[in-house]
Amino acid sequence: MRVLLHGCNGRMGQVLSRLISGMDDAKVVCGVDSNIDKIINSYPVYPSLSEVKEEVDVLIDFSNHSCLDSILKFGLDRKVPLIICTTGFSPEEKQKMVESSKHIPILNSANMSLGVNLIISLVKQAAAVLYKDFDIEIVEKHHNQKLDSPSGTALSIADAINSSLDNKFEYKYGRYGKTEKRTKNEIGIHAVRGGAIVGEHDVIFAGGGEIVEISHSALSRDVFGYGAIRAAQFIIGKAPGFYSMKDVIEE
Ligand SMILES: NC(=O)C1=CN([C@@H]2O[C@H](COP(=O)(O)OP(=O)(O)OC[C@H]3O[C@@H](n4cnc5c(N)ncnc54)[C@H](OP(=O)(O)O)[C@@H]3O)[C@@H](O)[C@H]2O)C=CC1
Ligand SMILES: O=C(O)C1=N[C@H](C(=O)O)C[C@H](O)C1
Repeated sequence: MRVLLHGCNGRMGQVLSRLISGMDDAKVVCGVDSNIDKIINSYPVYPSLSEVKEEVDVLIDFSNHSCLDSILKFGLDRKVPLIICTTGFSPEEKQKMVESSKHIPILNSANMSLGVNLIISLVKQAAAVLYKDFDIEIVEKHHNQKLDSPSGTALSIADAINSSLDNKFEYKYGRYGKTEKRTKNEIGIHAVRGGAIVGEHDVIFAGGGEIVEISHSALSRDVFGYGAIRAAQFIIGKAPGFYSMKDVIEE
Protein backbone atom coordinates (compact mmCIF):
# COMPACT_ATOMS: atom_id res chain seq x y z
CA MET A 1 0.00 0.00 0.00
CA ARG A 2 1.52 3.35 -1.10
CA VAL A 3 0.52 6.05 1.38
CA LEU A 4 0.52 9.84 1.10
CA LEU A 5 0.57 11.35 4.61
CA HIS A 6 -1.13 14.75 4.72
CA GLY A 7 0.05 16.59 7.86
CA CYS A 8 3.10 14.30 7.99
CA ASN A 9 5.13 16.54 10.32
CA GLY A 10 2.46 16.90 12.99
CA ARG A 11 1.99 14.74 16.09
CA MET A 12 -0.21 12.18 14.33
CA GLY A 13 1.73 12.38 11.05
CA GLN A 14 4.89 11.36 12.90
CA VAL A 15 3.07 8.48 14.64
CA LEU A 16 1.90 7.21 11.24
CA SER A 17 5.42 7.57 9.76
CA ARG A 18 6.85 5.43 12.58
CA LEU A 19 4.11 2.77 12.48
CA ILE A 20 4.21 2.41 8.67
CA SER A 21 8.03 2.26 8.60
CA GLY A 22 7.73 -1.00 10.55
CA MET A 23 5.38 -2.61 8.00
CA ASP A 24 6.37 -4.81 5.06
CA ASP A 25 3.21 -4.24 2.99
CA ALA A 26 2.88 -0.46 3.39
CA LYS A 27 5.14 2.49 2.63
CA VAL A 28 4.84 6.26 3.01
CA VAL A 29 5.83 7.39 -0.48
CA CYS A 30 5.52 11.11 0.26
CA GLY A 31 4.10 13.62 2.70
CA VAL A 32 2.59 17.08 2.65
CA ASP A 33 2.94 19.59 5.46
CA SER A 34 2.92 23.37 5.69
CA ASN A 35 5.86 23.08 8.07
CA ILE A 36 8.49 21.41 5.86
CA ASP A 37 11.58 22.53 7.80
CA LYS A 38 10.55 21.04 11.12
CA ILE A 39 11.47 17.37 10.66
CA ILE A 40 13.75 15.30 8.44
CA ASN A 41 11.70 12.53 6.88
CA SER A 42 12.78 9.39 5.01
CA TYR A 43 10.37 10.34 2.18
CA PRO A 44 9.86 13.51 0.09
CA VAL A 45 7.73 16.18 1.76
CA TYR A 46 5.90 18.89 -0.20
CA PRO A 47 4.38 22.14 1.07
CA SER A 48 1.16 21.47 -0.88
CA LEU A 49 -0.72 18.64 -2.57
CA SER A 50 -0.49 20.33 -5.97
CA GLU A 51 3.26 19.52 -5.99
CA VAL A 52 2.95 15.78 -5.35
CA LYS A 53 4.45 13.76 -8.22
CA GLU A 54 4.28 10.23 -6.80
CA GLU A 55 1.58 7.67 -7.55
CA VAL A 56 -0.24 6.74 -4.33
CA ASP A 57 -2.95 4.24 -3.37
CA VAL A 58 -4.42 6.21 -0.47
CA LEU A 59 -4.15 9.58 1.30
CA ILE A 60 -4.29 9.66 5.12
CA ASP A 61 -4.99 13.12 6.53
CA PHE A 62 -4.29 14.39 10.06
CA SER A 63 -3.88 18.14 9.49
CA ASN A 64 -6.36 21.03 9.74
CA HIS A 65 -9.95 21.46 8.54
CA SER A 66 -8.86 24.40 6.36
CA CYS A 67 -7.08 21.91 4.04
CA LEU A 68 -10.30 20.16 3.04
CA ASP A 69 -10.75 21.71 -0.43
CA SER A 70 -7.20 20.82 -1.52
CA ILE A 71 -7.56 17.25 -0.21
CA LEU A 72 -10.87 16.70 -2.00
CA LYS A 73 -9.43 18.18 -5.22
CA PHE A 74 -6.43 15.84 -5.03
CA GLY A 75 -8.64 12.81 -4.39
CA LEU A 76 -11.05 13.66 -7.21
CA ASP A 77 -8.36 14.61 -9.77
CA ARG A 78 -6.14 11.60 -9.05
CA LYS A 79 -8.91 9.12 -8.14
CA VAL A 80 -7.26 8.46 -4.77
CA PRO A 81 -9.34 7.24 -1.78
CA LEU A 82 -9.19 9.50 1.27
CA ILE A 83 -8.97 8.71 4.99
CA ILE A 84 -9.86 12.02 6.65
CA CYS A 85 -9.04 11.91 10.38
CA THR A 86 -8.81 15.67 10.98
CA THR A 87 -11.48 17.23 13.22
CA GLY A 88 -13.07 20.66 13.53
CA PHE A 89 -15.06 20.57 10.26
CA SER A 90 -18.17 22.76 9.89
CA PRO A 91 -21.46 21.12 8.75
CA GLU A 92 -20.86 22.70 5.30
CA GLU A 93 -17.39 21.16 5.08
CA LYS A 94 -18.80 17.75 6.06
CA GLN A 95 -21.37 18.12 3.30
CA LYS A 96 -18.56 18.76 0.79
CA MET A 97 -17.00 15.44 1.80
CA VAL A 98 -20.32 13.66 1.30
CA GLU A 99 -20.71 15.23 -2.17
CA SER A 100 -17.17 14.22 -3.20
CA SER A 101 -17.74 10.67 -1.96
CA LYS A 102 -20.17 10.17 -4.86
CA HIS A 103 -17.04 9.95 -7.05
CA ILE A 104 -14.31 8.45 -4.80
CA PRO A 105 -14.31 6.42 -1.56
CA ILE A 106 -13.93 8.69 1.49
CA LEU A 107 -13.73 7.59 5.11
CA ASN A 108 -14.12 10.24 7.78
CA SER A 109 -13.96 9.57 11.50
CA ALA A 110 -13.21 11.91 14.39
CA ASN A 111 -11.69 8.99 16.26
CA MET A 112 -9.86 6.05 14.69
CA SER A 113 -9.56 3.99 17.90
CA LEU A 114 -11.42 0.71 18.26
CA GLY A 115 -12.45 1.63 21.82
CA VAL A 116 -14.18 4.91 20.97
CA ASN A 117 -16.05 3.30 18.10
CA LEU A 118 -17.23 0.61 20.53
CA ILE A 119 -18.41 3.15 23.11
CA ILE A 120 -20.39 4.96 20.42
CA SER A 121 -22.63 1.91 20.13
CA LEU A 122 -22.69 1.43 23.94
CA VAL A 123 -23.84 5.01 24.61
CA LYS A 124 -26.67 4.61 22.10
CA GLN A 125 -27.89 1.53 23.99
CA ALA A 126 -27.54 3.28 27.35
CA ALA A 127 -29.34 6.41 26.12
CA ALA A 128 -32.26 4.39 24.74
CA VAL A 129 -32.86 2.92 28.22
CA LEU A 130 -32.00 5.91 30.40
CA TYR A 131 -32.86 9.12 28.52
CA LYS A 132 -36.25 9.76 30.17
CA ASP A 133 -34.90 9.86 33.72
CA PHE A 134 -31.20 10.64 33.37
CA ASP A 135 -29.35 13.80 32.31
CA ILE A 136 -26.68 13.26 29.66
CA GLU A 137 -23.38 15.16 29.86
CA ILE A 138 -20.15 14.61 27.92
CA VAL A 139 -16.74 15.68 29.25
CA GLU A 140 -13.69 15.51 26.98
CA LYS A 141 -10.07 16.13 28.00
CA HIS A 142 -7.16 16.80 25.64
CA HIS A 143 -3.61 18.22 25.54
CA ASN A 144 -2.96 21.94 25.58
CA GLN A 145 -1.95 22.08 21.87
CA LYS A 146 -5.36 21.04 20.55
CA LEU A 147 -6.96 23.67 18.30
CA ASP A 148 -10.62 22.63 18.11
CA SER A 149 -13.13 22.48 20.96
CA PRO A 150 -15.13 20.50 21.73
CA SER A 151 -13.37 17.45 20.29
CA GLY A 152 -14.68 15.83 17.14
CA THR A 153 -15.19 12.67 19.17
CA ALA A 154 -17.39 14.42 21.76
CA LEU A 155 -19.54 15.77 18.91
CA SER A 156 -19.72 12.33 17.27
CA ILE A 157 -20.83 10.79 20.58
CA ALA A 158 -23.49 13.49 21.04
CA ASP A 159 -24.67 13.07 17.43
CA ALA A 160 -24.88 9.27 17.86
CA ILE A 161 -27.04 9.64 20.98
CA ASN A 162 -29.17 12.39 19.44
CA SER A 163 -29.79 10.61 16.15
CA SER A 164 -30.88 7.46 17.99
CA LEU A 165 -33.42 9.57 19.96
CA ASP A 166 -35.14 11.45 17.09
CA ASN A 167 -32.71 14.40 17.33
CA LYS A 168 -34.69 15.91 20.17
CA PHE A 169 -31.66 17.09 22.18
CA GLU A 170 -30.05 20.51 22.07
CA TYR A 171 -26.31 20.79 22.78
CA LYS A 172 -25.11 23.09 25.61
CA TYR A 173 -21.41 23.90 25.33
CA GLY A 174 -20.34 24.73 28.88
CA ARG A 175 -22.75 26.75 30.97
CA TYR A 176 -20.95 30.03 31.50
CA GLY A 177 -23.41 32.82 32.22
CA LYS A 178 -26.43 30.55 32.36
CA THR A 179 -29.01 31.55 34.98
CA GLU A 180 -31.66 28.91 34.41
CA LYS A 181 -31.95 25.25 35.39
CA ARG A 182 -30.90 22.51 33.05
CA THR A 183 -33.75 21.18 30.88
CA LYS A 184 -34.43 17.52 30.05
CA ASN A 185 -33.77 17.95 26.35
CA GLU A 186 -30.14 19.05 26.50
CA ILE A 187 -26.79 17.27 26.21
CA GLY A 188 -24.03 19.18 28.01
CA ILE A 189 -20.65 19.11 26.26
CA HIS A 190 -17.54 20.27 28.14
CA ALA A 191 -13.90 20.60 27.09
CA VAL A 192 -10.84 20.40 29.34
CA ARG A 193 -7.40 21.34 27.91
CA GLY A 194 -4.17 20.59 29.73
CA GLY A 195 -0.63 19.23 29.54
CA ALA A 196 -0.12 16.11 27.44
CA ILE A 197 -3.51 14.41 27.84
CA VAL A 198 -3.83 12.18 24.75
CA GLY A 199 -7.64 12.04 24.70
CA GLU A 200 -10.33 11.15 27.26
CA HIS A 201 -14.08 11.02 26.86
CA ASP A 202 -16.61 10.50 29.66
CA VAL A 203 -20.30 10.12 28.90
CA ILE A 204 -22.26 10.67 32.11
CA PHE A 205 -25.88 9.55 32.57
CA ALA A 206 -26.87 11.21 35.86
CA GLY A 207 -30.11 10.05 37.48
CA GLY A 208 -31.81 10.93 40.77
CA GLY A 209 -30.39 7.93 42.63
CA GLU A 210 -27.63 6.53 40.43
CA ILE A 211 -25.04 7.53 37.85
CA VAL A 212 -23.89 5.51 34.85
CA GLU A 213 -20.60 6.54 33.23
CA ILE A 214 -19.12 5.21 30.00
CA SER A 215 -15.53 6.31 29.53
CA HIS A 216 -12.64 5.94 27.13
CA SER A 217 -9.01 6.94 27.67
CA ALA A 218 -6.44 6.81 24.88
CA LEU A 219 -3.10 5.96 26.52
CA SER A 220 -1.08 6.57 23.34
CA ARG A 221 -1.62 8.15 19.90
CA ASP A 222 -0.68 4.78 18.41
CA VAL A 223 -4.30 3.62 18.80
CA PHE A 224 -5.39 6.32 16.34
CA GLY A 225 -2.50 5.47 14.04
CA TYR A 226 -3.29 1.75 13.92
CA GLY A 227 -6.95 2.60 13.25
CA ALA A 228 -5.99 4.90 10.36
CA ILE A 229 -3.77 2.18 8.80
CA ARG A 230 -6.59 -0.35 9.13
CA ALA A 231 -8.99 2.13 7.52
CA ALA A 232 -6.53 2.71 4.63
CA GLN A 233 -6.22 -1.05 4.03
CA PHE A 234 -10.03 -1.28 4.08
CA ILE A 235 -10.73 1.55 1.62
CA ILE A 236 -8.39 0.58 -1.24
CA GLY A 237 -10.51 -0.98 -3.99
CA LYS A 238 -13.84 0.08 -2.45
CA ALA A 239 -16.60 1.68 -4.51
CA PRO A 240 -17.17 5.43 -4.16
CA GLY A 241 -19.09 6.18 -0.96
CA PHE A 242 -18.93 7.81 2.44
CA TYR A 243 -17.50 5.32 4.94
CA SER A 244 -16.94 5.35 8.70
CA MET A 245 -14.89 3.32 11.17
CA LYS A 246 -18.05 1.30 11.82
CA ASP A 247 -17.74 -0.06 8.26
CA VAL A 248 -14.09 -1.00 8.92
CA ILE A 249 -14.81 -2.73 12.22
CA GLU A 250 -17.82 -4.64 10.87
CA GLU A 251 -16.12 -5.91 7.67
N1 LIG B 1 -9.48 10.92 14.03
C1 LIG B 1 -8.60 10.67 15.03
O1 LIG B 1 -8.54 9.55 15.57
C2 LIG B 1 -7.69 11.76 15.47
C3 LIG B 1 -7.79 13.00 14.93
N2 LIG B 1 -6.91 13.98 15.27
C4 LIG B 1 -7.06 15.23 14.57
O2 LIG B 1 -6.03 15.32 13.58
C5 LIG B 1 -5.66 16.69 13.40
C6 LIG B 1 -4.15 16.81 13.57
O3 LIG B 1 -3.81 16.50 14.91
P1 LIG B 1 -2.28 16.59 15.40
O4 LIG B 1 -1.42 15.67 14.59
O5 LIG B 1 -2.31 16.44 16.87
O6 LIG B 1 -1.98 18.12 15.04
P2 LIG B 1 -0.59 18.81 14.68
O7 LIG B 1 -0.83 20.28 14.74
O8 LIG B 1 0.50 18.22 15.50
O9 LIG B 1 -0.34 18.37 13.16
C7 LIG B 1 -0.99 18.91 12.04
C8 LIG B 1 0.06 19.13 10.97
O10 LIG B 1 -0.63 19.58 9.79
C9 LIG B 1 0.06 20.74 9.33
N3 LIG B 1 -0.84 21.63 8.59
C10 LIG B 1 -1.66 22.59 9.07
N4 LIG B 1 -2.27 23.23 8.07
C11 LIG B 1 -1.78 22.69 6.91
C12 LIG B 1 -2.01 22.96 5.53
N5 LIG B 1 -2.85 23.93 5.14
N6 LIG B 1 -1.36 22.19 4.62
C13 LIG B 1 -0.49 21.23 5.00
N7 LIG B 1 -0.23 20.93 6.30
C14 LIG B 1 -0.88 21.65 7.25
C15 LIG B 1 0.57 21.40 10.60
O11 LIG B 1 1.63 22.33 10.29
P3 LIG B 1 1.83 23.62 11.25
O12 LIG B 1 2.52 23.12 12.46
O13 LIG B 1 2.66 24.52 10.39
O14 LIG B 1 0.46 24.17 11.52
C16 LIG B 1 1.08 20.22 11.38
O15 LIG B 1 2.40 19.84 11.03
C17 LIG B 1 -6.50 17.49 14.40
O16 LIG B 1 -7.65 17.97 13.74
C18 LIG B 1 -6.89 16.45 15.44
O17 LIG B 1 -8.05 16.77 16.15
C19 LIG B 1 -5.89 13.75 16.13
C20 LIG B 1 -5.73 12.53 16.71
C21 LIG B 1 -6.64 11.43 16.45
O1 LIG C 1 -6.52 16.48 18.72
C1 LIG C 1 -6.36 15.36 19.25
O2 LIG C 1 -5.33 15.04 19.86
C2 LIG C 1 -7.46 14.38 19.13
N1 LIG C 1 -8.50 14.71 18.41
C3 LIG C 1 -9.60 13.91 18.10
C4 LIG C 1 -10.91 14.59 18.45
O3 LIG C 1 -11.00 15.83 18.29
O4 LIG C 1 -11.87 13.92 18.81
C5 LIG C 1 -9.48 12.49 18.57
C6 LIG C 1 -8.60 12.23 19.73
O5 LIG C 1 -9.32 12.30 20.92
C7 LIG C 1 -7.33 13.06 19.76
